[in-house]
Amino acid sequence: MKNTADITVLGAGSYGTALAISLASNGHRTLLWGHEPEHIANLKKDKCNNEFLPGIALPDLLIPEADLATALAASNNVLVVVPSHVFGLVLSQAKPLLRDDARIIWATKGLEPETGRLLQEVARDILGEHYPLAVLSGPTFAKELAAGLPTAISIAGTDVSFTKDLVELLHSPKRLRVYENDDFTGLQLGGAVKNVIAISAGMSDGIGFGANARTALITRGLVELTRLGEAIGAQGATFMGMAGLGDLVLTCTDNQSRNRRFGLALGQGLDVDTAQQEIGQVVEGYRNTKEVYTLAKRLGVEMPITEQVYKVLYQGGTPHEAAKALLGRDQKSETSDS
Ligand SMILES: NC(=O)C1=CN([C@@H]2O[C@H](COP(=O)(O)OP(=O)(O)OC[C@H]3O[C@@H](n4cnc5c(N)ncnc54)[C@H](OP(=O)(O)O)[C@@H]3O)[C@@H](O)[C@H]2O)C=CC1
Ligand SMILES: O=C(CO)COP(=O)(O)O
Repeated sequence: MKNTADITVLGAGSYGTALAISLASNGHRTLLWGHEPEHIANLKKDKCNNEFLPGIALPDLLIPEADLATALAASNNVLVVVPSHVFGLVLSQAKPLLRDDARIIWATKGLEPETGRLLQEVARDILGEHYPLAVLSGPTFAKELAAGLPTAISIAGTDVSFTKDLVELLHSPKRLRVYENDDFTGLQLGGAVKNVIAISAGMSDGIGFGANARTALITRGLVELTRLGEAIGAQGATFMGMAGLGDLVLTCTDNQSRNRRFGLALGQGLDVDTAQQEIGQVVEGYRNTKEVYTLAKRLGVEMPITEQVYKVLYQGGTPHEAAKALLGRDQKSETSDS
């Protein structure tokens, strides 16, 4: 079947729109599908996603589309950018409409709710073995990407020709540097765990702790992420790259991060529900914390920061109690396994 678009993006929130803007700015005809017809009508009318990215014009090559069948018929390249809790649902809706030559990539950061499965397992479970899969992960705030500010990101997948084509589509010598990576598992896990650590960094700053505490959380958060990653077969070195250290530094230190802002609100004394309402957009780390915590417990991997965030979010603990518990841990060697 012939492509009438170079790529179709599923999910018209902040990051789906930002990636679609970036792709269209590279000269690629890009369909952007969203599940709310009224929202898509507004994108067409305003030539701007006023709800999620106000003030940033949509390029002419970005075509908003409300019909999923039309969106999926237009291109064999499908980029999924919906929150992790609806990732499986959207793939299930897409499945009967996918072209036989479809290739699926996602920029969603998270694990499957309840099961804690990586999204590659969810995709394989729903779609079977036929379609090439890939993931995009790394430090990228939607607003900066959409504004054309310099950004670097990593990509990994099951099929080298697919990932190379994606690099060609996404890469821009002026704005976006895309690194190929062969650690599909590691890139997915990094994007989920950094959300949890960003909440902890936000809580620490919300309490009023300083740069020392924040940096310690980033550094020990990286250790936790690496430990869990190696336990599920990822490569430790991946976490020194964009999808590990890169995304941890970005989301733990800058208030554009919704996970960090959620943590800040908790540290300042807000309850979980009020803090979430204040953010008003997806806070992946809220669910991810439960999934990462459960996965770590199942595998017997020690993740003390994740455990404390879990206690605050799900067991009525307070950020002050979490800080006390982390500081009060037994003395240990920095490089020991646990
Ligand atoms: N924003 C960012 O800077 C970055 C985000 N990401 C990741 O991208 C993913 C999406 O996040 P982001 O775009 O920021 O989130 P937003 O909250 O900005 O947008 C989420 C979008 O998903 C839509 N949506 C919700 N449910 C469904 C559904 N069932 N079917 C189709 N669409 C649905 C929402 O629609 P509605 O408004 O109608 O609910 C909304 O348009 C997350 O996993 C996030 O971690 C990754 C890197 C950067
Ligand atoms: O993943 C992101 C940046 O890489 C976005 O972070 P938040 O979801 O915390 O806003």
